[in-house]
Amino acid sequence: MITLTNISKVFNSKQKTIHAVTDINLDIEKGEIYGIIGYSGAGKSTLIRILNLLETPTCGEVIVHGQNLNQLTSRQLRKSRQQIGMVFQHFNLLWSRTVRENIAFPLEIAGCGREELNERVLELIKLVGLEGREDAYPSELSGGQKQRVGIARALANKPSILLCDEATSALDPQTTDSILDLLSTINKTLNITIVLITHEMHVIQKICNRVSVMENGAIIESGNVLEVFTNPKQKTTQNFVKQVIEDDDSNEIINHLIKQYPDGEIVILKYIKNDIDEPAISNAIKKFNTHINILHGKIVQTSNGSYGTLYTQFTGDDIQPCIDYLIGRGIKVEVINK
Ligand SMILES: Nc1ncnc2c1ncn2[C@@H]1O[C@H](COP(=O)(O)OP(=O)(O)OP(=O)(O)O)[C@@H](O)[C@H]1O
Repeated sequence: MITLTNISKVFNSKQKTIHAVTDINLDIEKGEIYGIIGYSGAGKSTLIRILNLLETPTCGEVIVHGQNLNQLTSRQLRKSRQQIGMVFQHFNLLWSRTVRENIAFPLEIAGCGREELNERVLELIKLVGLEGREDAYPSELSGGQKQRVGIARALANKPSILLCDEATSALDPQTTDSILDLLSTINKTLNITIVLITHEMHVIQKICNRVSVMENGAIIESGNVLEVFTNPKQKTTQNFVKQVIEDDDSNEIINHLIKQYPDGEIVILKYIKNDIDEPAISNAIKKFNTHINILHGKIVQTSNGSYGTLYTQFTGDDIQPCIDYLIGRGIKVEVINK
């Protein structure tokens, strides 16, 4: 539904030439939430602005719904942009207009009739949970509420694609989660494709189906979120993954657990995907004469499934058969040599 082919963007100034985006190829499917993550200066904003041609690429093609945006006239491009809504980090609201009037703005521009406009605005206010705040001005709203207005305004003309340019970066963690929940609901209930850029892996983990990692203007790694989380290949990707799950395989933790729990065995269990749906540990405890004591660990939920690591203490008579059973359930098991 969105295809980028050999997209590059070069900014030329008197002083220097900047290669902001270099030879990017990307396919984004209808109905998915696609995340693009990278550090500051990686080229994310430039890339997302190329998706609706707010930024013209130096070379390459942008195809949306089979339409090559580069070949459209200005009038055709304006029409085509109505199917692409955009949400910004700093909300970009009109400060002299109320919530209702901000949301109505794109409908007025599109020439929508008064009755239809009022109906649509009410619908959107309800969708983003701002009932009762219709007549407030942006200065009277919290950051999360401002972003709800931004989202409602972006959805006013019923787009099929929503672009989110660091939509949660100006918000605290709790508000970030509530906005991510809203985006996820919009994606599911309205079947809107969402493309977001971020520098926070938490955002990718929480709502994205697929992810690309950008560095120096290029995509260095892409894939299903669970695959990228469980097997990050590039150093930058590994650093992003550490934002949400600390590298637990440290000798320090293991040495501490060995000292504190001298009985039985210290066993590391690594879960990937659906294994978590089966109560493998409680089944193992029922089946074998073994106690499993969970000491430390973290399970991360992604939209493709869960994964994580548990540090445990095994005691009792049937430790090896119990371990074999867990391996048979698809869990990676490592027994720590004491
Ligand atoms: N209009 C412009 N003119 C010149 N250089 C630009 C322009 N826009 C972006 N750049 C440069 O292109 C590179 C990529 O910038 P971009 O804003 O796309 O990165 P980013 O990953 O979104 O970073 P950030 O998260 O800090 O916004 C940077 O070196 C930036 O200085």
